[in-house]
Amino acid sequence: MRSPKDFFAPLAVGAPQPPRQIPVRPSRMIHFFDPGNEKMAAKVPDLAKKTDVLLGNLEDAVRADRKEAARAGLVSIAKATDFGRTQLWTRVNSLDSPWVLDDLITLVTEIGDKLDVIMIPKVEGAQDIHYVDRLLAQLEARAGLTEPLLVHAILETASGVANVEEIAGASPRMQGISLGPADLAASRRMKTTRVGGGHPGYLVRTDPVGEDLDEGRTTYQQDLWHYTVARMVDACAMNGILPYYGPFGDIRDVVACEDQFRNAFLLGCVGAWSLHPVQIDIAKKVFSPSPADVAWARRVIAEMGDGTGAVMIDGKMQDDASVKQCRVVVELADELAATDPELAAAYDAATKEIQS
Ligand SMILES: CC(=O)SCCNC(=O)CCNC(=O)[C@H](O)C(C)(C)COP(=O)(O)OP(=O)(O)OC[C@H]1O[C@@H](n2cnc3c(N)ncnc32)[C@H](O)[C@@H]1OP(=O)(O)O
Ligand SMILES: O=CC(=O)O
Ligand SMILES: [Mg+2]
Repeated sequence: MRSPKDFFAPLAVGAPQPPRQIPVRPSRMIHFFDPGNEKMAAKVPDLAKKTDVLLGNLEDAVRADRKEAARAGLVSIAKATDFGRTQLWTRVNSLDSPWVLDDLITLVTEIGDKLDVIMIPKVEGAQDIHYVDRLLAQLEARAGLTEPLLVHAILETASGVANVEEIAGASPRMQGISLGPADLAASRRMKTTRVGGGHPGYLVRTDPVGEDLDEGRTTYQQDLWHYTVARMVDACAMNGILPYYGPFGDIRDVVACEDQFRNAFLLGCVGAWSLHPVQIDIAKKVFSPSPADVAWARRVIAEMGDGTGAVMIDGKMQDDASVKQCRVVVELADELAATDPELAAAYDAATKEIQS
């Protein structure tokens, strides 16, 4: 553990100063693409116009014999593309793999100035982040980078979940954490075979009404990920970094995908992964507060004046704590609206309507 006094000191001579705050930029969807897949790579310039984050994936879902092609593809795409306001992230291979050292050396050296965030899979504890932290500082210094790269951890091992608080606070570079439900299920020896989402067998049943144990007993499917997402959100919030839901693998089931994303949004996540173009708009819709919620929150803030005391609005009690919640919604809405004129107009229209 570094001393608090040294926490923000660069870990290599000549490396840029680590960040004191994580920059607030829209990241409702982290859109995954395989940079070695020509069809997907060809779509990157267009996708950059409608995604908050584009992530060149080098890890799982890229075949072992395509790892080098994916890495080289990402270098060329990053050099050739104008990403505008869209962030460019990468997911490198896991720290025990034969590829990760070359991933980090190549990417930081060749395109360190274009990358915003490096996602590290299968993080087990703070020691993994410390390793990456020092290596990045050495590589940044050698490449002459002036901005520090940020680090994002995937929460996808049982030991990662047990250590999530120390992972979130392991380095000033920590930007956020994503839930990785597929690897996490395997690591925990859960008996599922899906990539995220629910399972019909994980349920609760109402009590029997009489002697017949089958008669009239409704079942309710439960959320397999509630505990982990909630714990991840708390770990991120207490360290000033951002939590994300990860992948939803049933691409066809856009309805359940929206539900899973919305649960994560309501619990505090700022975004989710999109694995297929069809999931981009789902994430954009879900992770932008609704115009009705924004209008209501603005009204509560306005009617609460200095934000203290208690008032009744439409039969509902509001006080200091509800104003704080409303500020969270309005601050997010304002941040998103600043780069999205359509959203800004929808928020203003709903606010006018509620005032009239
Ligand atoms: C557990 C985890 O680690 S999750 C993260 C790792 N997984 C990934 O990154 C998966 C990323 N996504 C994919 O590989 C693909 O979407 C698949 C394999 C799931 C489906 O691919 P396809 O069978 O080609 O889907 P589909 O036919 O619907 O694709 C339609 C078009 O969208 C393109 N497309 C599909 N996914 C993407 C994507 N993520 N980014 C850009 N373009 C895409 C296809 O190339 C295809 O292009 P075309 O119209 O020019 O032929
Ligand atoms: O990498 C993601 C996962 O769910 O595993
Ligand atoms: Mg994984």
